[in-house]
Amino acid sequence: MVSGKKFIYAKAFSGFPTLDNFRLEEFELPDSVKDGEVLCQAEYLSVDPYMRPYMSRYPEGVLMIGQQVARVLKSANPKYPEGSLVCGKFGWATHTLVKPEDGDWDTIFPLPELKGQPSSYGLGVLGMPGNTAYFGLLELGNRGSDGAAGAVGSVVGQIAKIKGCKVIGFAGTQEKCDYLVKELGFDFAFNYKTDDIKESLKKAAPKGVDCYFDNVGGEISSTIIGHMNLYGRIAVCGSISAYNSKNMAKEMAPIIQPHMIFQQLKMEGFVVTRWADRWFEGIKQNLQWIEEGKIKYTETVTDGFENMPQAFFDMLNGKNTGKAIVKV
Ligand SMILES: NC(=O)C1=CN([C@@H]2O[C@H](COP(=O)(O)OP(=O)(O)OC[C@H]3O[C@@H](n4cnc5c(N)ncnc54)[C@H](OP(=O)(O)O)[C@@H]3O)[C@@H](O)[C@H]2O)C=CC1
Ligand SMILES: C/C=C/C(C)=O
Repeated sequence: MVSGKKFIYAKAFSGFPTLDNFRLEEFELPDSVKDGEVLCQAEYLSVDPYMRPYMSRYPEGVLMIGQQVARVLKSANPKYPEGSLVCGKFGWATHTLVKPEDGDWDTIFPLPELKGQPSSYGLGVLGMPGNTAYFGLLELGNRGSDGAAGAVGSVVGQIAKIKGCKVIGFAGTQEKCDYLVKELGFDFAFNYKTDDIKESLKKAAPKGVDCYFDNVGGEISSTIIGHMNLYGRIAVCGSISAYNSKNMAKEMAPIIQPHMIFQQLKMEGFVVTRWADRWFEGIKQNLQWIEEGKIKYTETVTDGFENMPQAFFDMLNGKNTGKAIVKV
């Protein structure tokens, strides 16, 4: 009997995740599939910041949530032929038996034609994070980014450059800042751990900031908001600075209301699934920009399914540049 492996959310997160939060289990795979079913084998799995706050919605004992690029091992469904690749919200599991329903593309869909780009990009620039950058930036009309060297921020900055903006990024190491400026073409990048944010903004944006793509929240965000121009726009994408807090709901950022009022700012939170009906438009456009050499992309790959928790910790600790993924 062939078996698969999965990570169970064994103990609720409290503070920064630890190995105690996870339990690795084996399970038996079916010998065959029934009508309409598909058995998939994970090739790449994603570790994302949202997993930390979203798991608080689930009880202990469930499968860890997440997306993967998987290969169809066995199929009794003509839409998913054996050997083809799919994108699936299958959680932290090596194998998944699924019966796709018509229209339920949220659970599984065939990996789009990526024209020779790595299939793992389906979890990054040609998937959810790429669409977050594309729709969040262009639909909410914002330019400028923190959390800049990650999966979302690195694409946000490059799309903003394509649209003719001056781009300032913030990231947690000098290497990442060098990467943003020298490789990706950002105009400025600052290390938020060592540089003074106010002074950095005075230098890079002496006339103020028009648009801000906020990936981290907290104090840095409040400082940037305090440097914004009249009618500035803020896309609130993520709040990773608070995700590992023991009580995220009680986290307080310095007061931003005076800036919001007197600079007449517009601030809007979003979740990328708002644009579910335009999902493939985002992928197609980002793919075209990659092919034209206008978007560059990198990944930080951890080898081995057993290392999923470590890859997750490393991503939360800023060890990744670009998209953090796990190769099975
Ligand atoms: N609204 C939406 O629909 C979506 C929102 N997001 C959000 O976008 C943000 C970025 O996600 P993604 O690009 O996938 O992840 P990244 O690839 O950017 O990985 C996370 C990065 O966050 C940085 N970080 C960690 N802790 C802190 C902290 N306390 N303060 C500042 N930066 C920190 C680290 O880089 P460093 O070295 O720079 O510290 C780390 O590499 C997250 O907040 C996420 O929740 C993502 C997808 C969809
Ligand atoms: C879909 C992802 C959402 C966040 C907040 O990361």
